[in-house]
Amino acid sequence: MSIFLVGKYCRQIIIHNPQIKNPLVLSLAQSFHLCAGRSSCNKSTVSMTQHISMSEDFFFKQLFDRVSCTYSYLLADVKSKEAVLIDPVIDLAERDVRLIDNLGLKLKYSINTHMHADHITGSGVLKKLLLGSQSVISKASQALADKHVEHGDIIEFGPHKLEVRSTPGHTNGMAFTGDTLLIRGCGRTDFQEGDAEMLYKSVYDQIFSLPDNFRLFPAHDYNGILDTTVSEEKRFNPRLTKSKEEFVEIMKNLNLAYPAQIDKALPANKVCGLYNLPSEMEEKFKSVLNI
Ligand SMILES: N[C@@H](CCC(=O)N[C@@H](CSS)C(=O)NCC(=O)O)C(=O)O
Repeated sequence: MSIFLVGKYCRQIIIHNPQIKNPLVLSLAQSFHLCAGRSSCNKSTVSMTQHISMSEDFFFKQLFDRVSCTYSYLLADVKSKEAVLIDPVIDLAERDVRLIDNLGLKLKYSINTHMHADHITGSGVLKKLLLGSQSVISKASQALADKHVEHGDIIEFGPHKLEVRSTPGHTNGMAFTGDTLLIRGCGRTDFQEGDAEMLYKSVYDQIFSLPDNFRLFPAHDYNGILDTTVSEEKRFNPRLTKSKEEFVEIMKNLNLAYPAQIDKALPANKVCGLYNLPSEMEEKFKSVLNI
């Protein structure tokens, strides 16, 4: 699944989901202002938060989880204060609440680009901590959520609109690509609904069809890089610059380790991160989850 943001300044956000269920893409035609803090992941230095002012009424911040190397994205309408959070992580729910409160924002939706296999979503805990907010995921994921979206659906916050696009198999604009397209890589296709041929088609049809200067923001990076562009990935992605047949062979032979948290993450993520939680998470959030 993909989501485009179409606002009054012709912005777009696309949420795409290649490998598993649904990923994200956001496109804006504005200039960026970046303020980066630092933390570490896999011995590389990465920016912990990135603040991008796109326009007077659009707010964007990139957030990072050191454990799963997951990026979350906070988007808001500056005037109405309505906000959406893409791919929140349960371990960092309190950080996200503090940030949203501190900025005076009202969380409308926490959106999962897909049912993650490497961490538990923060959307269940966030809807308890920030009353009135709702969780969102694709219908195709078959996971519990307040709102299920399908290709062509629109998600609104203030005057901004997110258009959902389906990208099965694992956008100066911006796009949130989930795990479909990673920086110089892509989502694995060896479990869940993974399908290498479908992923290849999703990337070419839904992401490489965007303008070359679109900035792409993935759900993860394991090398300390924050973002990329359509042009860079078309030229330098070692998997996606190959033919479809070569790509399928590459994906068959990745031999990646099973994600460390998958057996805990998938049962919890099927139910919005509200139930089937590991005991330490139940203990941490028992008052808000009424356990
Ligand atoms: N070691 C990590 C899992 C790493 C991994 O499998 N990442 C996924 C996305 S999260 S399910 C992936 O698609 N990787 C593609 C790649 O080429 O690395 C852990 O134990 O969590």
